[in-house]
Amino acid sequence: MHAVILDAASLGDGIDLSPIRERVSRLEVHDFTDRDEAVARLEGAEVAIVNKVVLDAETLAALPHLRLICVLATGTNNIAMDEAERRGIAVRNVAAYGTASVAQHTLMQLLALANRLPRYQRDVAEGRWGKSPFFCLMDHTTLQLEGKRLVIVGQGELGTRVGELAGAFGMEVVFAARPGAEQDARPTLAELAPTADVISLHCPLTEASRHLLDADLLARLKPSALVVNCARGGMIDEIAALDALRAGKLGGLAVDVLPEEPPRDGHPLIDALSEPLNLIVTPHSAWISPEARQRIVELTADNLSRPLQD
Ligand SMILES: NC(=O)c1ccc[n+]([C@@H]2O[C@H](COP(=O)([O-])OP(=O)(O)OC[C@H]3O[C@@H](n4cnc5c(N)ncnc54)[C@H](O)[C@@H]3O)[C@@H](O)[C@H]2O)c1
Ligand SMILES: O=C(O)[C@H](O)CO
Repeated sequence: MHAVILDAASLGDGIDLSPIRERVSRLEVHDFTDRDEAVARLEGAEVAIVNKVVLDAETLAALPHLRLICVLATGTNNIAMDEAERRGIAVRNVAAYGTASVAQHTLMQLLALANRLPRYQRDVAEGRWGKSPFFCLMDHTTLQLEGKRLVIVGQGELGTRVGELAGAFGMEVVFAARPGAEQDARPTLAELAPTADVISLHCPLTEASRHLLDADLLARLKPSALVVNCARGGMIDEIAALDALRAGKLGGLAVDVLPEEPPRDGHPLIDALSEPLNLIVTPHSAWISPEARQRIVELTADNLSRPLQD
């Protein structure tokens, strides 16, 4: 089996690729591949191994030998899934490789928003603590999580673990129905929105989840509500969320993901980090613990071992 890794550098340093190497007869490794280089690099290969390189319908159409795409991630939104299915190309992602890391990052964002870390860190850096008439600062009201309601979208690997960790803080955890699903007994996100103290997103980016939190849904939230997105950019209308934050109609916003990554042309949320807002932007780093990255390689090796008719 001839396999090509298109963006090995996205796994970072210190990762041992030998479990993958042992499963294929020939492995070509590229650190980075631009979208328009993908076809030439995959020519004749039966297996494409990618993290975030976009394999769109046109690219797949130009690769008649391709039989399997191994995604070095859980999210497969960079792959033209319908076209792959139509062409009989199997797509295998890695599930549950970094549950501990991503759930930890999500809780970190939730806790930091609840305790107004961006605001207090800035106050201290700007010398406001030293000028306080008493021993502390308390200009920004914090949210005690105990007894508050966390609404989670996506009751899979990550949503479930985040719910368990939030439960340890005494939060009431409620899972929203899957958007677009016809038979789902759970309440919809729109129904839950007015009661949510925190919303955390843990579902894939699809047409059903794009702009799930749009201006209308954001307007239904309590003005104190916190929103955390460690799933995919574009599931929140980030501009509408920023407007709500600036207008005091949203209590806090933390994102680990943006619609374009890396954000070569910047993004309004990044510009807004210079403003005194309860806002956190991390660089898609929830998954990056060394343990999780090595596990991706092991799970990809398993994916390469399974027969293709699977
Ligand atoms: N920031 C990061 O570093 C990072 C790391 C891993 C995963 N992710 C993202 O998190 C997502 C979830 O990961 P996971 O491991 O929990 O996946 P998972 O497949 O275990 O769970 C996803 C859940 O979402 C549900 N779902 C599917 N479409 C939905 C929709 N439109 N609305 C609501 N629910 C929907 C599924 O039924 C499933 O229960 C991934 O798709 C990926 O985009 C981000
Ligand atoms: O989907 C995933 O696994 C994360 O976004 C990291 O690539």
